[in-house]
Formats: sequence, structure tokens, C-alpha cells
Amino acid sequence: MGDEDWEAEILRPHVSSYVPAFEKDKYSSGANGDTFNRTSASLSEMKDGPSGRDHFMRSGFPSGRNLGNRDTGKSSKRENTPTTGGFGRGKSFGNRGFLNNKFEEGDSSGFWKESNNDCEDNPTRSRGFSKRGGYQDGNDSEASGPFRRGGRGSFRGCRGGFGLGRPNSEYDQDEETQRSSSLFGSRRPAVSTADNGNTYQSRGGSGSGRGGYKGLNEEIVTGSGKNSWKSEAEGGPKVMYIPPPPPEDEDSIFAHYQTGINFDKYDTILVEVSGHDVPPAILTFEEANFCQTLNNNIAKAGYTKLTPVQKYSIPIVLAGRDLMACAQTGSGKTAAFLLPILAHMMRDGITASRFKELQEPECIIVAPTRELINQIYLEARKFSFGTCVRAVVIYGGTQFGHSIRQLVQGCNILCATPGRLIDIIGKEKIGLKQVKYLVLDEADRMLDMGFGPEIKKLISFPGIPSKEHRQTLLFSATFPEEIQRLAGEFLKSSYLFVAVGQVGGACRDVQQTILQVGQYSKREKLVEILRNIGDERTMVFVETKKKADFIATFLCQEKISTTSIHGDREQREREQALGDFRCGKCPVLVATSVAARGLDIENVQHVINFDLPSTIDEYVHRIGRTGRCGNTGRAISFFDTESDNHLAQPLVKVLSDAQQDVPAWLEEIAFSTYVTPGFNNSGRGTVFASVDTRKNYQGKNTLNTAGISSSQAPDPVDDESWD
Ligand SMILES: Nc1ncnc2c1ncn2[C@@H]1O[C@H](COP(=O)(O)OP(=O)(O)OP(=O)(O)O)[C@@H](O)[C@H]1O
Repeated sequence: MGDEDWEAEILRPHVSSYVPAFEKDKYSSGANGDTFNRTSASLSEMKDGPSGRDHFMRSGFPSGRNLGNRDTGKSSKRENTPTTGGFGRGKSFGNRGFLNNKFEEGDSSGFWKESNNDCEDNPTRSRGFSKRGGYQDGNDSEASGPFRRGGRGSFRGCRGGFGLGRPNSEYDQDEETQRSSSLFGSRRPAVSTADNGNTYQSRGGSGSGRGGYKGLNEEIVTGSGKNSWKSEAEGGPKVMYIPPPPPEDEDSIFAHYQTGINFDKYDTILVEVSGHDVPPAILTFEEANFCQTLNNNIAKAGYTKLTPVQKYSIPIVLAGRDLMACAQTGSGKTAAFLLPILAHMMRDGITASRFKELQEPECIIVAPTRELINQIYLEARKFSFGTCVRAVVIYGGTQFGHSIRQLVQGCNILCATPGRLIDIIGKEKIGLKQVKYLVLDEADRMLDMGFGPEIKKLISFPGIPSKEHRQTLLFSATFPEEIQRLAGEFLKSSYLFVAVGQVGGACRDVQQTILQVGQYSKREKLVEILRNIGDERTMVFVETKKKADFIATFLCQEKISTTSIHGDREQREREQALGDFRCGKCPVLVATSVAARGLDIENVQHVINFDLPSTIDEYVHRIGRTGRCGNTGRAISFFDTESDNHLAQPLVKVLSDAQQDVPAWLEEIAFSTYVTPGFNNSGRGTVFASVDTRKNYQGKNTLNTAGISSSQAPDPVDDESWD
């Protein structure tokens, strides 16, 4: 499967980590005297720290209940007649009345109800199915696919730009449409913002047959017809974008932000390790016995103290063990795998061999989104600074030849998105024989029905060492049970499971507020909140790419400097948007779930869920863009009782686990929408994967000498109950 090529028809189960409060005991661990031990990250006795919410400066926002807008969306129905822009037939959408501020949400004709997908990423890639009955959203996908390949007109901007067919279907923004439309599209900024004139530009679409637009330097059109889209590697249209090289000066390489006031409180988080023969945790970087260069780099990065996931994971990886590690967002998982891998490589004296036709990396790191893999690459480059180890990043939306040129200069650590990786392997540009380390960051995402097939493909390529002969490391903040079971296929049976805090739990450094806001009141509420926030950096999550464009444009019209990131933006635009947000030029970033996972952006003080995501895990990742590395942050979510009730139960669980206020109205909804345990409501509202799932099938655990719990987990492969 090619880059930007995706099996769009695959369903993703609605994964959930929730167990109702009244069922909690049934599933809870540790405290109830089960066989797993929980150990505080400091390896000292767990102290009763202040509750999560006490860590925060109180905001100007009243609690959810007080602010809760009980608008249930009863405002007048909007008309279907567009006021601007051209439209295709079918479920046309547009900025109905948008320019004169009559743009309304929730129209039954589809716009606001389009599938919520975004991707390469496309965490909702498969949600489209359950929600909309079968289409895959179009995506700027690392992996998009034949099922998205129609020539439906594509909305490519905020002001019209519609083609024929089903302009408002999940299909209408697919990669192919974008690619093949640039001949016809006209580049026309939808809105240039308000304040500085360049804050936000949404691409204007052009109403050609295929609709859509792709930037001049990004796509070359092949004029291919329906269902003929191929990735570049497969001979499809070329992507011309070459990302700018990262800065080379040491200051930039080691630039970092400060740990926050709650960094030391990480030590009080309970940690569970399960599996056999658990190596003792380390308490300090010195105990890791890294070489001097690595220690220097760690110091230059401003790391003086290990985070819990690092304390436990580093010795496990150093001991050569496979690992599944789950720790809260922003708690340093990247270094937890990078540092020990680098330590091994340096111990083994690995040197990148330049200009070899076939590069044979020792380590492959895969992550679901382009921006995230780029971030991981920058971390790898930072920690390998001044060594012979060379990291390379390759990802979709960039010129294929550029990826190859990066590779041939030598590659020990290959950071890649799955689609581009598979393409590069298919082109025999890298050999897999030397792979000793395979890391899946955001592993639950990488193994779900979205990316899972590609990862399976990866580990099935001829030449790649079997799981017995490589070290496989899975990291995420969420690990639903079903994914944990799947993961057994990728890991040695002796793998260890590290759980820092509650698996799938939200970061306690984020003050969470849930407001009841109907769809027709959301924009007004958003503006009110953003005006209160002022210039503090804020990520606003919406469910669809189209909505991201609209909301960003709307905010710009409201004179709030805003940019946006989603899967229909060109890669160059995505990187520009992220850059503008990072540097504060645009303090508001409207994003789809493409930005929900992993992104580590300094000073993001607020996350606003304009739309709640369809799964609770996604919620946890989204709000985790703030409150990182001991810093505090705030998350405000608009809960629409017309569409979000399925999230009430898991939200109550996540809020109470994180010691947040739970609005009474939310509890009421949660109670009234109670799902019988065991009834699999598309994976929602069912069992909360509170621990290593092997625990559900095993006998006793023992306490190891380090005070870390060590379970006598049966070999999952041999365990009949495993499946
Ligand atoms: N020991 C440490 N000391 C200081 N800063 C650290 C330490 N470990 C990590 N950091 C910093 O904390 C931030 C968050 O780390 P990272 O992005 O690895 O979190 P994460 O757990 O992978 O989050 P997510 O679940 O959102 O992907 C980064 O800026 C990183 O450089």
C-alpha cells in the first residue's frame, strides 16, 4: 500500500476504556488487593498529594455547571440554500450565510454531520463507517485508499469550491481529489485574516469537476480518473514538497521548555509493572550508565530528573526486553525509548554508512502522523548529537525523492509514518535485516484497524527479523484491552507491561471543564472563551476538516488570530500552521484529530473541544496537548446532548479518576445512558483497560525485590484464554 494510500473501508471499533463507577471495583487493580502491586514512581511510599485540581491556578472560567449552556440546539433550522460559493449536487455544504454570520451548524444536509475523519492519522478513519454508513473520509493520508478515490468534488477552502458528485460526503476531500484537481483549482485565499493579514489562509476551492486544489509546489497532476489513484511510489502523482531542513545550530537542537510546577509530583503516581523478571527501576540518569556523550546531550536537553515512565522503561529496554508502556500524556515517553536504544547503539559502535544504495537501519520508529514523527525525529537527532548514529525522518506529503536522498546519506534510526515506510521498503530503498528495534509510538493507534494492517505488513516483509529476533517497544497514553491483545502478536511472550497511573487516564495536570453547549451556540461560546483567554496558546479541536476551515475562518473574522491544521491542508501549510502556532504568531490553532496525539508544543495553556471526539481515548490524547511535563493546563469541552451522550459515562470516569469536578448533569446523562457491562456497544462504555490485560487471565503475581510488582503472567501465546 502506498503512501497516502489507505484501506478506507476498514472499520475501527469504538474503543473505550470506561467502566462505570458502580462497576469499578470489578475491574480495579492494586488497591483492592489483587495480585499486582502498585508502586509509586518515586519508589517510596505513596503520599497523598493534593488533588489534581488543586494544582491549578483557578481560571476565570466558572465550572461547567455554572457556565453550562443548556442550549439543546433548538434554534431555527437553517436553510439549505447556500449564500456563497458554488456547490455540487447532493449534500452540498458551504458557508451558508457564513459571510453574513448566518452560518449555522447542525444542518441535516450534512455539513456538520459529515464524517469526522482526518488523516494520515485519521483516527476516525474507520469511524466514518459506523457514523455515516460506509464512506471513508478523504484524507491527507499516509494511508488513504482505493475507497476514497472517487472524483467527487472537493471542498478546498472556505468559500465555495465544490465539484460534482457528493461534495459533502466523507469522500469529498480525499487525497486523490486533492491531487488530481490542481490543474483545475485556482489558488484563492478564502480569508486573509484580520489582524496581520496572513494569519490564516484557507485555500479557496474551485468548482471544477473534481474540485479542490493542491499547491503548486506540492502536487503534480496526472489527470487520472476515478479509482486510478496511485501513490507516488506506485507511479502515481508526484508530491513535490520538500520540507525545510531543521536548524543545525546547537541552541536550536537543544531548545526546550521548562518542566512545570507539578513535575516532582510525577513521583507520587502509582506504577505497575507486570511480567516476569522485571529489571529494577532506576532513580537517576546516572544509574542508567549511559556514555558520556549521551549524558551530555541529556543535560543539554535540560533533563535532570527521570519521569516515572523513564525510570521503569529505560532499564527494561536496556535489558533487551520487549515492552508495552502506558503513561500519561506529556510525561516523557519519547525519551523513555530513545535513550536506551541510543545507548545500545553507541555501545555497539554503530555508524551510519553514507551513500550506500541500500540503507539498513537498526531502529525503526513509526508514529501515526507526520508532525509527530517529525517531532520524534528531532528528539532522536538531539539525543544522538555528536555521535555516529544518524536519524532520518520520512513521511507522506513530501517529495518521495527527498525521502530517498535523506536515507542514502546514512540511516541508523528511521523515523517514519507507516505509508511512506511501506513505500520505501517496497522500492527496496531500505533493507530490514539489521532491524533490532521496532518502536510503535501511539501504539494503540498504530495497531487499531486503521494502521494495523500496515504494521502487520511491515513485520511480514521478507528479511525483517521476527519478533524473537528484534526488540519491540510499544508506547502510548491509552491502551484499550482489545489492542493490548492484538499487541501480543508483535511482542515476545515475555514482554513487560508498564502502567504509569491509570491506563488511559487523563493527565491530572489538566483542569477539565465540561460545558453543556448545543451546536447552535458553540461558536458564540468559543469566541467568548477565547476573548477571555486572550493571547494564551489554545488548541481548538473540531471533528471534521471542513469544520476546521470554517471555524478558523470564522475566528479570523472575529479578529482572533487563528491558523488551522488538518488532513486536507497541504503538508507545507500544515507545517507552516504548526510553526505559526508554536512561535505564537497565531495563538489559536484549530485542529482535527490529526493534532490530537503526541504533539509537544510549548505553552499550550488551553485545549477546547469544540466538538467532542467519538472516543474517550481520543479525548484523553487531545486534552494532553496541554498540561505537559509538569506544567498545568486547562481543557474545556462542549458537550452537545444531541450527539455526545455516548461519551457521558467514560467522561465521568476520566474526570473522576483525574480528581476533577463532575457536573451533576453529566452524571445524570451517564446514569441514564448506562450500558450493561459486557454489552459491546461498539467498544464504548465497556471494560476499562485498567491494567495489563494478561492480568485477566493469569494466576498470581509476585513482588520483586525492587518493590516493583511482577506478575506471573502466563505466556500469552500459550494461554488458551488469551484470545
Ligand atoms: N526527564 C525529563 N526532564 C525534563 N523534561 C522532560 C523529561 N522527559 C521528557 N521531557 C520533556 O517533556 C515533554 C513531553 O515529553 P514527550 O513528548 O516525550 O511526552 P509523551 O509522554 O510522549 O506525550 P504524549 O503522550 O502526548 O505523546 C517534552 O518536551 C520532553 O522534552
